[in-house]
This record gives sequence, structure tokens and C-alpha cells, in this order.
Amino acid sequence: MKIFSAQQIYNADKFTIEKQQITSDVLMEQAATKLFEWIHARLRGTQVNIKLFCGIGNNGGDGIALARLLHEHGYSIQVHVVNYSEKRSKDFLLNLERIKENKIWPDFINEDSDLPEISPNDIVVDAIFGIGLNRTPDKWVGRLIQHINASQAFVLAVDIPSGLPMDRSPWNTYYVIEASYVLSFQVPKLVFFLPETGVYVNQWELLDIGLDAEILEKTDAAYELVGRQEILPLYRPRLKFSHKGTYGHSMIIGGSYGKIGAVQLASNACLTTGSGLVTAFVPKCGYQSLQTSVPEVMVLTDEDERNISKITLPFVPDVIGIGMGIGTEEKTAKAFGNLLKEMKAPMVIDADALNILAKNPKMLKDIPEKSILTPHPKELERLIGAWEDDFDKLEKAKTFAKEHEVILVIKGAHTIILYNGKGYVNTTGNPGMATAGSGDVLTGIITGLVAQGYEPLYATIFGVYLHGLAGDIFASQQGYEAVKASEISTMIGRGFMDILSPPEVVEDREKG
Ligand SMILES: NC(=O)C1=CN([C@@H]2O[C@H](COP(=O)(O)OP(=O)(O)OC[C@H]3O[C@@H](n4cnc5c(N)ncnc54)[C@H](OP(=O)(O)O)[C@@H]3O)[C@@H](O)[C@H]2O)[C@@H](O)CC1
Ligand SMILES: [K+]
Repeated sequence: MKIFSAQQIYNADKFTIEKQQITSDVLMEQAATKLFEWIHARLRGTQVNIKLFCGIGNNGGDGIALARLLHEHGYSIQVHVVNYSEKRSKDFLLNLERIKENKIWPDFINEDSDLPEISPNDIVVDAIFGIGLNRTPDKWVGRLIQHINASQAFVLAVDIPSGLPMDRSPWNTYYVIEASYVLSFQVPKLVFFLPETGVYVNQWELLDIGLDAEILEKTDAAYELVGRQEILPLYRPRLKFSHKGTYGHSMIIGGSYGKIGAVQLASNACLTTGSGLVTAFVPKCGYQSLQTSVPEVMVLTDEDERNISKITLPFVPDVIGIGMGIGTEEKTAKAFGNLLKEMKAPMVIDADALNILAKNPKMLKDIPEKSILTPHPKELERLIGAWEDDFDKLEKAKTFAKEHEVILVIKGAHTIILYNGKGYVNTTGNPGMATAGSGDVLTGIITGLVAQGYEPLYATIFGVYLHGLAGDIFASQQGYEAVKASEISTMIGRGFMDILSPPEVVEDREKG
């Protein structure tokens, strides 16, 4: 599902109004009706105080229209107009007139007003700012936002938490509504998925307000949200008349004394994802433990006892996954550098192999095209340098990926994959997966998919989703704390089954 910028949403808005020959007011009424239906389906007339804080733009207009619908259905409401500008929008004014006709008298909050009391039992509707926010809120509006955040009331944000800009981190982190739930219109917003801004969005859901399908289809978005619907078409079925050679021979290279487990985790995940054959290449000290722990994996050893020092391949693997537990010794760096020169096929590069690249930037030019790099935040910083905020990070990472023609996986609560100027935002995974070896399993999964013939970008998108899903399935049975990397691998098969099973009534991608 596409993630639009604010400008693209305004364009879609305009296109819909022109094509469907409706007024903008009709679109606002559709939005308010969807908000009302969502609330009404849950409250079913329960008497609770609903306090609506409405700005003077179209986000505020949505809030005022919602207030009218709630009032018509017998809900107890209070409307507070947050009067932060004289430039009121046309549809805001129209809806203000309409509620006055319904004998609802809003309270106007200005710089000098006392802040209204909010009880923890109230429901607050936040319609102060929407996607039109373009500068920091005034101090008094910021104070009101802090007052709402401190109230402990349930806060339902309309479209986006007020104070959160669409294309940058907030100017003042205290001047943003901490929403309990966000009902967002039509398309997800990128800020919901980034670490600095996602914290204001506890849960979110999309409401279809009827923006025209044609414009949604033809708009080229810079980011895409990846849910089951996007993943299913990427799946490559296993054929009846096939053999282990059909599914590729993967090579997992890594490990050092005390860190052989990383290779075991990656090799095991690679096999479990369906790679036909897996050979691990480790220092001598890893031979016995690997042979015993994963009998299906073949093992080749370096001549060095404790570190990788010279990589000699007796065959050409379909894909190499490299870096887990490998260390950054000089001889290892040299061996990796030589391998890069030798290999033409895409590789999956992780962990210390990334640190070696960061320390030896000359090696970057030798990375085979469409290789997949899977850094965690520290490794990413070593590769692309420090960033100012999440948006700056994405831009720098995009530039890096383009320059070196690689697929860059930025790991996080919502892992983002960058390739050729475009970003793919993953929707699976959970905090339990922030655990030792989780990244080794991901490398194994992606390597296993490339081995089976998945195109590298698709292998990455599919692999990141599958990895998160396997972690989610395990966590749903045992809880976050018990998630261990090896347990994630045990759920890879269930993950595939989940992807292939019929979708639930509400798509996971439309909620978060
Ligand atoms: N297609 C859709 O999805 C539909 C969207 N709809 C709704 O419209 C919402 C967007 O509405 P919007 O464009 O009127 O902007 P909104 O956020 O209400 O801000 C109002 C104005 O405030 C100003 N301003 C900015 N920052 C400021 C600040 N710090 N302090 C003071 N003022 C500030 C700025 O104007 P400026 O002063 O810069 O000229 C801005 O224009 C969207 O989120 C959704 O809820 C639906 O109605 C139906 C269809
Ligand atoms: K809002």
C-alpha cells in the first residue's frame, strides 16, 4: 500500500473533487461520517463526555462535522475551537455554521483562555492540526497539547496526531499529541513508522474516505507499506517435479572463536527457509559444533583456527551470506575484500562484514550489484555517517544505496528497505525480536530466498516480512521476553503458512 506525501494527498483530494464533481465539503462529510461510524460502532450510545478540540483548518472542520454527527445521535459532546489563526478554511466555517444551527455553542480557546478541564474518563478527539502543519505550534497551543497529554483521557487523533509534521521530526517534541488511537484517512503516513515520530502513534487504522481509485493507482509513491497483500504475489511455489538443486546452494561465511553460534543460526534459518543446500564456511574451531548442531549443513573450514583468513570456494554457490560473528581482524578483512572482487552474484552482507566495509570504503566499489546490506543502526551510522533526524537518515541511506547499487535494509521496529530511490516499510515484528542473533536469522532467511531464485529486492522484502512474522507467531504463544533467535527459526514454516492462508476480515496492513 502506497505511502503518500502531504502534497500527494492534496493532489488526490483535488483530483477526486474534480473527477467525481463533488464539493470539498462532501469529502469532509465523508471523512466525518467514517470517523463517526468508527466511534459509534464501539460506544453504541454509551454516555461518556466527548471533548473535541478542533483547529481552524480542514482537520478542525472534520472535527466539527464529527461533533454534529455525534450530537445528532445523542452523545454528550463539547466543542473547543483552538483559535490559532485568523485564516479559517472555507469548509471549517461551513461546518461551524452548521453546528450553530444545531444549537451547539463551541468554546473558543485563545492565547489568554484558561485550559478546559479534562477528566481521565473523557474521550478527547484531537482535530487541532492535520497534514497542513508547517511550523511549530505557538507556545499556548503547545501548552494545550501538553495539557491533553497529561489528562490520561483516551485521545483519538483525526488523520495524524496534532503537532506531528508529515515530512520531518517535530520542532518541539513536547508539542505533539500522544494519541491513544489514530484514525487516518485513506493512506498511511510515513511518520507512523519512524522511531522518532512513531512514538506518538500508539495504534492506527485507515478509514476509506472515498479518494478516487484512479489517482491512488497512478500516483508514484516514494514509500510503500508492505503487508500480506504485497507479500503474497512475491511467493514462489515449490514445484512437484523439482529436486534440491532447483532451490539453490547457499554459502554462509562467518564466525570466529566464541561466535560460531551466529553461523549456526544463519545456516539453520537459510535451510528452514527452503534453500536446497547450505554450506557453511567457518574457522577450524567451528567445525565440530556446526556439524553436530545442524546435521543438514555441510561445513568447510578456513586454515586458521580462530578467524576467517582465506576464503577458498571449491564450487560457485548461488548466493553467499556473510558477516555474522566474523570479526574485523586484518586477515579477515583482506579475505572478505578478495571475495568481493571474485564474486559477481549478489551477496547478503551483515554484521562485522559491514563494519569491515565501513573501515575500508575502497571495498565498496567491489560489492556485486544488487547485494543486500543489513545494518543495525550503529552499523548504518558507520557506513553512511551521522544523521540529524530520521528523515535525514533515510535520505542519506537512499543516496548510499543508489550510489553503490545495493539494497539497504535499515533494521528497526519497522524495518525499511531502500533500493533505487524507493523505500519499502515492513509491518511485521515485535520488541521481543531485539535479541541476540535475530539479525543472523534474517541474513539466513534472505540468503535462502535468493538461493531459491527470488529476485534480490523481492527476497529482501519477503525475507524481512517473514522474519518479523515468525517472531510475531512465536511471541503470540510465549510472550516477547522469551523470543530467542533460534525460536524465530522454528516459526519460519508457520510464517509461510500464514502468508498463504486466507486473509482475515481486517487486513493487518490497514492497522498498526
Ligand atoms: N484528502 C484528504 O485526505 C482529506 C483531508 N481532510 C482533512 O484536511 C486536513 C488538512 O487540512 P488543512 O490543509 O486545512 O491543514 P490543517 O492541518 O487543518 O492546518 C490548518 C492550517 O494551519 C496553518 N498552520 C500550519 N501550521 C501551523 C502552526 N504551527 N500554527 C498555526 N497555524 C498553522 C496552515 O495554514 P497557513 O497559516 O500556513 O496558511 C494550515 O493550512 C487533513 O489532515 C484532514 O484532516 C478532510 O477534510 C477531507 C479530505
Ligand atoms: K489531528
